[in-house]
Amino acid sequence: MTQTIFMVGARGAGKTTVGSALAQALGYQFIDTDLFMQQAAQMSVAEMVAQEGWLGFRRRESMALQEVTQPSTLVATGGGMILAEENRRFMRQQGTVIYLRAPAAVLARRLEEYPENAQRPTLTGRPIAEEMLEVLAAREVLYQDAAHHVMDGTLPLLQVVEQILTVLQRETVK
Ligand SMILES: Nc1ncnc2c1ncn2[C@@H]1O[C@H](COP(=O)(O)OP(=O)(O)OP(=O)(O)O)[C@@H](O)[C@H]1O
Ligand SMILES: O=C(O)C1=C[C@@H](O)[C@@H](O)[C@H](O)C1
Ligand SMILES: [Mg+2]
Repeated sequence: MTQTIFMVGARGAGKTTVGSALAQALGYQFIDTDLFMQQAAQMSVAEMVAQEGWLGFRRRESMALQEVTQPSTLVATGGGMILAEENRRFMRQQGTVIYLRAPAAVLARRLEEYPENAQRPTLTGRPIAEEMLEVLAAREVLYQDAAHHVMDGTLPLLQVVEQILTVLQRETVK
């Protein structure tokens, strides 16, 4: 198996954490678009947004997606990667897309515990629990549209990884 795997989902869903463990289990290279962009630009997400607005950040993000997509690579995307139709189509065509799904309350709890504000500047200016409700209401359909597989991101880390491995194995024997 060499197809690129893309993790999509909201902030705090576990794309980076689960993605990194899954890449290790598969012997895949791991790339996180948020980290890749921050290293390339030598700026945090918050700095990019302050200088160029969300539009500038989204442009950079779409370019990063194209740059990092290679065989035997797992790409953990940023929570808003699915906003552009072009990105959703690209990921679906280039590989297998996994949507890590979790309710707003779980996401908000994780983000309150590990805010990482430099990578996660506010999207709406609202308190985090309200923001996640609003973001999921607007994006759920887009995550679903991008995804080949929807996985439960609320399970303990190792269980999420195992369930994704099972789904990928089923895909390769088809
Ligand atoms: N299945 C899980 N169970 C418990 N905690 C988790 C799980 N997945 C992730 N976490 C925790 O939630 C926090 C956010 O996870 P992570 O950074 O992987 O999310 P993300 O989807 O990459 O978010 P972003 O879109 O901001 O990059 C981390 O501190 C991580 O340890
Ligand atoms: O949900 C979002 O729109 C974002 C999620 C993060 O991964 C970063 O890509 C950035 O903070 C934007
Ligand atoms: Mg991440």
